[in-house]
Amino acid sequence: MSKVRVLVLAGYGTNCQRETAHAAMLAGADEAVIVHFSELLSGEVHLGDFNFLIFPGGFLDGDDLGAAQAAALRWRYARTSSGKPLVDELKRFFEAGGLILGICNGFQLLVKLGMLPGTGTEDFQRQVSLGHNDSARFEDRWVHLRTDSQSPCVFTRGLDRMYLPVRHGEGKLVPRDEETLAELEQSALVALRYIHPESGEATMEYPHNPNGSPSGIAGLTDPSGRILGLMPHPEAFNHPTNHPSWTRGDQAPLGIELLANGVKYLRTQM
Ligand SMILES: NC(=O)CC[C@H](N)C(=O)O
Repeated sequence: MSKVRVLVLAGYGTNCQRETAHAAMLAGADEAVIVHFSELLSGEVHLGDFNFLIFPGGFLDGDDLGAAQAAALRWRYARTSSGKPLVDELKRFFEAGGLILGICNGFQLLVKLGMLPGTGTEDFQRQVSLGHNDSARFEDRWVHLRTDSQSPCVFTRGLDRMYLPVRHGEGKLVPRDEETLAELEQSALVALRYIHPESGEATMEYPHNPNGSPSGIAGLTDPSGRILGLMPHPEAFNHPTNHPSWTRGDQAPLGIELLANGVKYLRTQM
């Protein structure tokens, strides 16, 4: 594929698709189209015609049964109109070198489907989940973040500290067990952490850590680095005036830098 073609998947309660497609274009994509899940099922649209798939934020199925839980089952069991499992198309997309970004509700979907943190796509074993915030309420604020320079993640390359908005009720990472958490840390799959703004260190302190996620985990990648899921919304910081105190001259790297890294990576593969 000689172009960066982004598919932003919509439907069943996503609400950030337009802003996400806009951000993808600002990040340098050649094309960003919003596609309804049913268009993948009917075969009107094929994942294989794209190389960058984004699961945007929202309230899939009204967060019933837990955020993105029903959507994960839909992905796992849905069949296309030709009778083939849709999830096989997703596996092929990834195996062909495609990039996958899950933002907030999209991150919840990726972990509940078992694509993240990921041990390959053969079995989609769920290893972690994202549960209710410790505050037991929806958290809507900007947070300070730091990337892990050791992480294989292609999206966070060259980025250090970031400042992005979060808006979620279920952002606390819940590992299957302590070993899973230790493995995540050791393999540098924790691509992004909530940090204390003064110390710059990963924090559990509220409200800097908005949900009580262990080790300040805000985003995960897979061993290939081509999948990133994160609770903050990079697409919502797409212009300097989105920064809450831009009138005082405050600045931070735009969230679209994360998407731009994805676009740059794909160009190097062409
Ligand atoms: N902004 C979002 O995508 C929110 C995700 C999910 N509905 C939650 O509240 O946790």
